Amino acid sequence: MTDEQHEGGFRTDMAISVDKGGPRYGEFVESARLFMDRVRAAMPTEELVDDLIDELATINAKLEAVAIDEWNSPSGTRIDLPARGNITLPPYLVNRADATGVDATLRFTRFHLGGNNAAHGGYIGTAFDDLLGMTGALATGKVTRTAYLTVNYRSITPLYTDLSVTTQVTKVDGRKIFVAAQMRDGDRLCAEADGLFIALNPGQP
Ligand SMILES: CCCCCCCCCCCC(=O)SCCNC(=O)CCNC(=O)[C@H](O)C(C)(C)COP(=O)(O)OP(=O)(O)OC[C@H]1O[C@@H](n2cnc3c(N)ncnc32)[C@H](O)[C@@H]1OP(=O)(O)O
Repeated sequence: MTDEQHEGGFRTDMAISVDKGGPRYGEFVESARLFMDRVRAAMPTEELVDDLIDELATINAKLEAVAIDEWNSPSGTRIDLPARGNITLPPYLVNRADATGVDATLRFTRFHLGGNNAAHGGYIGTAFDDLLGMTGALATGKVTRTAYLTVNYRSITPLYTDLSVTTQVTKVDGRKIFVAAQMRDGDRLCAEADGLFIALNPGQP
């Protein structure tokens, strides 16, 4: 890690990669996502829980042996993968991205369940935060940080459905980037957001 990479609370440059973790890293991330879905849905026997704890201990030890700092990890930088290969984020695919906004397709799964087969509102906010952060970054060429994010939930957001997320830059005023976003199931508006993102100064903590 260089001082430059660690400048500020975030990277001041937008680190991207397409090869960190190798050609099957995306398949690895998808397997981890499927595992999270399976855990959320499981009603295991006591014996199976015992087995799984042992198997997971082996897997976790393998992963602990290759742990690396956030600045160099493939997670969050692999722009060729859904949500840049970051399992913290709901998986989305970017269809268009430029300085005016982003169009993405997003699919919530069992892991993101809130209740009654609908997505958890927190994950809807997470998706907006990341895609609006990306919008701010593309509008300015700088890393941006959320100052505020307001989410309005307009109708139920389903799981296992391709949702469209569209973002727009509404105003740029110096370091301030005002943005908006909508999440839709077909023509139906599920949620919308508006936010303010601040472009970080060099060296800003
Ligand atoms: C391809 C790869 C893509 C990669 C894409 C990656 C996307 C990742 C997105 C993740 C984004 C996150 O989750 S970020 C994590 C969540 N957010 C945070 O933790 C932020 C915590 N807060 C802060 O660090 C700070 O408050 C900041 C940075 C937001 C602002 O501090 P600052 O830099 O010192 O600026 P400051 O002078 O206070 O404010 C600058 C101007 O903004 C205004 N301002 C500041 N905050 C607010 C506010 N809440 N509401 C209204 N206005 C505000 C001020 O009045 C001022 O206006 P004026 O006087 O100039 O007119």
